[in-house]
Amino acid sequence: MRVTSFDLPGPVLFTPEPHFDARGFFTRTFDAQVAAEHGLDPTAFIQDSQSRSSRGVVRGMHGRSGAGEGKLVRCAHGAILDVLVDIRTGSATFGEQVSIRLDDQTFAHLYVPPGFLHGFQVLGEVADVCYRIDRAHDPSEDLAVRYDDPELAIDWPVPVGTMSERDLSAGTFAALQILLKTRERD
Ligand SMILES: Cc1cn([C@H]2C[C@H](O)[C@@H](COP(=O)(O)OP(=O)(O)O[C@H]3O[C@@H](C)C(=O)[C@@H](O)[C@H]3O)O2)c(=O)[nH]c1=O
Repeated sequence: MRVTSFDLPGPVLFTPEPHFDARGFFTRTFDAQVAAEHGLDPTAFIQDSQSRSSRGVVRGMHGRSGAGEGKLVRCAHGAILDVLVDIRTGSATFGEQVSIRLDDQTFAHLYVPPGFLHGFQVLGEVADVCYRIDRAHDPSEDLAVRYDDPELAIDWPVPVGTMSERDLSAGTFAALQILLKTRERD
């Protein structure tokens, strides 16, 4: 399992070594020991989820207030561009973003730490995205920023397809920053 970090501190990419043969392939998708060696608590991931989306679909940009949410993301089928934005209060890289392709060829698994916005776009016909999260889902802690926010200026590689009402009505990054500052003061 290859482990890669980014210029932006926090996220970690775990890339396994799949075994291909005449039947197809076998790959490990998660290794608790490797995760622990890189500072993650493998026992923390208490909920697994999967979504399926068609070409161009954007889901995001989603975050979580309070203690946030650590997340392991992989694309089990197809290909996506996965995007993270640092919203950790006081972070030297606040507002900076990382984009990385996740697909069913490299089987890479991305760790998204608490304090990040997360979203993705489907690059092929269909993509299945699997997540493991370290806190149970609680919609009252949802944070969201527009996928087309002018300040973030995320470069989505294909024409944007279907989106949820929630994502289409999300506020700006500027509005999120005001919210975070207000919560910090209170
Ligand atoms: C995320 C989530 C949603 N749901 C429900 C709520 C809703 O009825 C339905 C669809 O939810 P959403 O529209 O929020 O799904 P979606 O837009 O796919 O939300 C996901 O987007 C990506 C980018 C992430 O990072 C995830 O953490 C999550 O926020 O599923 C759960 O029951 N548990 C969950 O953990």
